[in-house]
Amino acid sequence: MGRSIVFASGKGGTGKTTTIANVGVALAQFGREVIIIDADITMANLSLILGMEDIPITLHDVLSGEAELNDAIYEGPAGVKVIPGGLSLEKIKKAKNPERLRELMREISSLADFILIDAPAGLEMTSITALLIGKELILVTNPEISAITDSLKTKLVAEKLGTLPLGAVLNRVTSEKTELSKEDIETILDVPVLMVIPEDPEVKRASAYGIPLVVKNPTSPAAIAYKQLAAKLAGIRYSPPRPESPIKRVFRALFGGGRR
Ligand SMILES: Nc1ncnc2c1ncn2[C@@H]1O[C@H](COP(=O)(O)OP(=O)(O)OP(=O)(O)O)[C@@H](O)[C@H]1O
Repeated sequence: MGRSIVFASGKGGTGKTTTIANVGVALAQFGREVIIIDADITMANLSLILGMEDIPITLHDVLSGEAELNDAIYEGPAGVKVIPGGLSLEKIKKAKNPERLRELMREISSLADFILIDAPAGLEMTSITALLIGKELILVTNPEISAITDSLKTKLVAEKLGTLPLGAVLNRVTSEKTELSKEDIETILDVPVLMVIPEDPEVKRASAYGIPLVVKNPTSPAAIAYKQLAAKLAGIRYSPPRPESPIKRVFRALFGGGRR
């Protein structure tokens, strides 16, 4: 059975979807079978970041018996699989058999090593549903007090639901003095910081192209952090590539990418 990990944030716009997309692709690049469930359907950003179009059949269609699970699984970069969520607690309650969601999650868990769930921000019904379907939780937050406070609320709700908090990912970190330190954040949230992801202009550039950063620019600082987080989750060693020497760069400019 694969591990099911919910990525949640509390506050919106912390970079949760970008993180899950890149960590998912990095895990797939490390040879792991990955399914990402996009429970954050209001924005549908995940498919844009991964460059996927036309994914009309959702997990909800499978729940209501209108589609087979296989029809709702779409293939993305590096073989990562995506299931659009289309879930709401209301719809699940209306489904003939509410136990079916649990059964379906068991079925999905048997298909991959990692099931990563992109939870909508906040603590609305759809966010609670996402927290319910994962066994473990990663908080994606920014080093500012409002984001940390909202993450703490999400963590407390998740614990009440029986979802185990693994830790937090600190995203968009700069060296500004106004930012809370990693140590302060660990104390407030009472979980370890699993990874610090720097503010990186390449993140936006990659998503504008619809190509995950770990594919488009694997040596950029944020891409290296996504890969390190994926390696940590997979329990493998990953040594980031060393920056290219100026001499090598000149050779590459003169003779093209293949030259050493
Ligand atoms: N490390 C980073 N460096 C620079 N920009 C980033 C970084 N991470 C995310 N961003 C940018 O921040 C914005 C929000 O990211 P994203 O959509 O992943 O957030 P989210 O938490 O999933 O949002 P929502 O709450 O709407 O679901 C995007 O424009 C994204 O490109």
